Amino acid sequence: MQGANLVGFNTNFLPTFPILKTTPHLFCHLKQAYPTASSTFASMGNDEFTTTTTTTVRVPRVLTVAGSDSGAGAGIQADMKACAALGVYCTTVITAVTAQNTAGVQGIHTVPADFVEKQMLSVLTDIGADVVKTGMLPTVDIIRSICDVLKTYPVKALVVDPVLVATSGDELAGPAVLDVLREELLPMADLVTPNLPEASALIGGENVVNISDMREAAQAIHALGPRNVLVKGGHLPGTGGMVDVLYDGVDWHELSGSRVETHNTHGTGCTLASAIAAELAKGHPMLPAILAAKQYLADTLQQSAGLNIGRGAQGPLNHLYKLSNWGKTSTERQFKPEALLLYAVTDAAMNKRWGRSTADAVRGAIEGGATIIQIREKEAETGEFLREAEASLKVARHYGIPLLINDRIDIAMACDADGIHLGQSDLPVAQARALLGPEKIIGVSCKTPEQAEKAWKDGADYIGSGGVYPTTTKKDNKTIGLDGLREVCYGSPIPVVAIGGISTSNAGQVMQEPRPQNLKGVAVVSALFNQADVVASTQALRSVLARTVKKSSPVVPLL
Ligand SMILES: Nc1ncnc2c1ncn2[C@@H]1O[C@H](COP(=O)(O)OP(=O)(O)OP(=O)(O)O)[C@@H](O)[C@H]1O
Ligand SMILES: Cc1ncc(CO)c(N)n1
Ligand SMILES: [Mg+2]
Repeated sequence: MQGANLVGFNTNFLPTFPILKTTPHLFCHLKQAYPTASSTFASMGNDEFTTTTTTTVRVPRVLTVAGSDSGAGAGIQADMKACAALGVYCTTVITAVTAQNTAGVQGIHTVPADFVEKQMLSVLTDIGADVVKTGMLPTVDIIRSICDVLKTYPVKALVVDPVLVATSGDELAGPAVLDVLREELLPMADLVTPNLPEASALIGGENVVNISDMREAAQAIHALGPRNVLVKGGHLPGTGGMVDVLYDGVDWHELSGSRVETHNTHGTGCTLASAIAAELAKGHPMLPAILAAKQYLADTLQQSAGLNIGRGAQGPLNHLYKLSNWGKTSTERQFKPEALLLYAVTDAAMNKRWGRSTADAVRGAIEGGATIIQIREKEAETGEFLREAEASLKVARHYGIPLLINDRIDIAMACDADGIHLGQSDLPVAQARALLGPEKIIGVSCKTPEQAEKAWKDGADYIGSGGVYPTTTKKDNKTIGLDGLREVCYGSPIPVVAIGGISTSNAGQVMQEPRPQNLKGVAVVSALFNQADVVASTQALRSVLARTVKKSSPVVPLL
């Protein structure tokens, strides 16, 4: 290989790009810091854009010019979802309408070139765009129209994803397109992102089947005019890691990551290209933009692995996984039902009576064997509650014990607690989930099987059910007894923790056989915290549970 040498890079000397410091597994072999985008974008200066922005909040804008994928896994739909996930406004020009799903492409309806031009002008003369990303461009006339419009309305960057075939192998652009793509569009591009078959087609058909071929191809494609070439390695044979090769005309960068075991790879290329466009639209230089986009794609591939949409060979990604937890179970959300074994619920009045802070109470409970903590404050001012929660969370994080906040989602979000416990009259689970995202734990208090079923269907991770025995810590609390507890357990498959008047004298009774399979533990207040020694009181309860739960195995299958 002529040109710059490849320099190995290890995690101790990751370059100053903030994205690299947070993504150690995205190794790249860098010879020198990457020139800032300003030198790349200067030639694409776009003064009129700055004059069209009247809002004080600068919303990055990407215009995607691509085909519609009816299965919504690739094309325009993937571009919009990726941009939305990355906080970028994405406008759309449709070049073709494909009848497509996870099995392949069943039909293509091409949009006339003059109507592609009309769509572009509608967007660029009103909303504008920081970056244009092109995907499926099925005809020569469409490509020529795009080139003409961009000469009249230049943008800061042009990302060309040279879509020739779909993931399924179905052709999306004919051989005639190849020449005009090479000769007219690529010279305008700041970045072109061919996959292996597309790289091969762009260099005249030579095989591109390994990293050395990818470097050669990147250099040959760079000679066609694009300022940067990213040859994507998703189609690389073998089960090793994934490598993409970036060439900027001076240096090669091997951007590696681990292969995600998944069949949901439809639209990965479109998603990467639009994610890069989004990061460029935010003003990031090229290499950090690519690394940030690759990180987003790697996270999305991981979070989508369990998704089951369509019957074809390649399923779609869940681009907006932070808003929904499709295909994920609560255990994948870092919540382990076993954590409910001994659930310590703090009480400010009791801690005050015994002269201890909430954080000290939490430390004592954890050192005594509590497996999960809930900070419950019904009287404290918000500021005081937040300070107590933050101090308690620091203790819980030290021991790796999940800590939830009772009722107050503002406090839970402000201190980044592990989740929240909601009563029937608190914020509905669905809204809490939308605010907290799929990773946080959400528990709901239920007295009836109907409430349990609703909590489950709304996306709760566990149920707190009681009061099992009469309790003094919760006013006007209806006692449901052991029978009521079991009815709640049978109301849904999600894990249940029993609460209400539980102590060393009756915890064994609650957890004894036969017990519902999803009854995972007991939540305790006074028996832990209305005591002089929290460690000892917690240890006493933990040993009762150890005897009971260890001896017995779940014997009552769920309905
Ligand atoms: N299973 C996987 N695990 C991790 N990364 C992957 C995986 N599959 C693809 N990628 C990454 O996704 C990006 C797209 O790669 P790919 O070669 O699939 O593009 P593509 O064929 O254009 O995709 P599509 O045509 O479906 O949009 C690359 O950066 C590649 O490294
Ligand atoms: C419409 C469309 N664009 C791009 C791709 C790339 O996979 C696809 N499958 N469908
Ligand atoms: Mg592709």
